[in-house]
Amino acid sequence: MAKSTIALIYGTDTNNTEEVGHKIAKQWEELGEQVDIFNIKDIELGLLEEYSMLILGIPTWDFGGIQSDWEDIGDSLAELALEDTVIALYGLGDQFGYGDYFIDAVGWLYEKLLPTNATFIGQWSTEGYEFEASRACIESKKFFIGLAIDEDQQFELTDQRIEQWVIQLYAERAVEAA
Ligand SMILES: Cc1cc2nc3c(=O)[nH]c(=O)nc-3n(C[C@H](O)[C@H](O)[C@H](O)COP(=O)(O)O)c2cc1C
Repeated sequence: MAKSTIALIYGTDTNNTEEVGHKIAKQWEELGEQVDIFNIKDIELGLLEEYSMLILGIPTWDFGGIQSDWEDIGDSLAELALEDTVIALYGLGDQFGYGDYFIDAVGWLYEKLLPTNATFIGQWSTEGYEFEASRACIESKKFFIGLAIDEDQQFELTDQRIEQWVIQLYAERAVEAA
């Protein structure tokens, strides 16, 4: 079988980001595309350069803190050759418990990757979420830089959010490739 062009790479402390990653991959499969899934702690970073599209998942911990496996390699991300790569980010957080830091780590990951000049797709509306502040917000509070998933407070919305986001990614990637 041909190697996938999409890799989904996650970090996690209590597995939510992994489970959501598998759901995202399943949704891509329904659109006819295979996704390779990796835990960031198990791979050589150079692997990221082998795919034309990366879906990167990160949870936020401890009041805006970065999941530790991502934090360990954060400073190396800027050195990767990703200028021809399309990147979509997703984050796990708890908007009611940590509303001043909701999915902050997604914003951190975006900032770490910006120097690579990769193309980012998959911005997500903040409508339907209740939070005070997020490092992952762009255009004031209208959009997150990627998909926000809240398994603690809005787990019932997760599946439909994933479905809608993957369809959006599919369309946005086609535009980038054209
Ligand atoms: C002690 C603790 C601190 C947390 N801090 C944050 C935070 O600052 N911002 C946020 O959005 N979510 C925060 N969360 C929620 C987690 O990000 C959320 O439970 C997530 O689903 C965990 O993902 P994981 O299972 O992949 O590690 C925190 C949860 C706990 C228990």
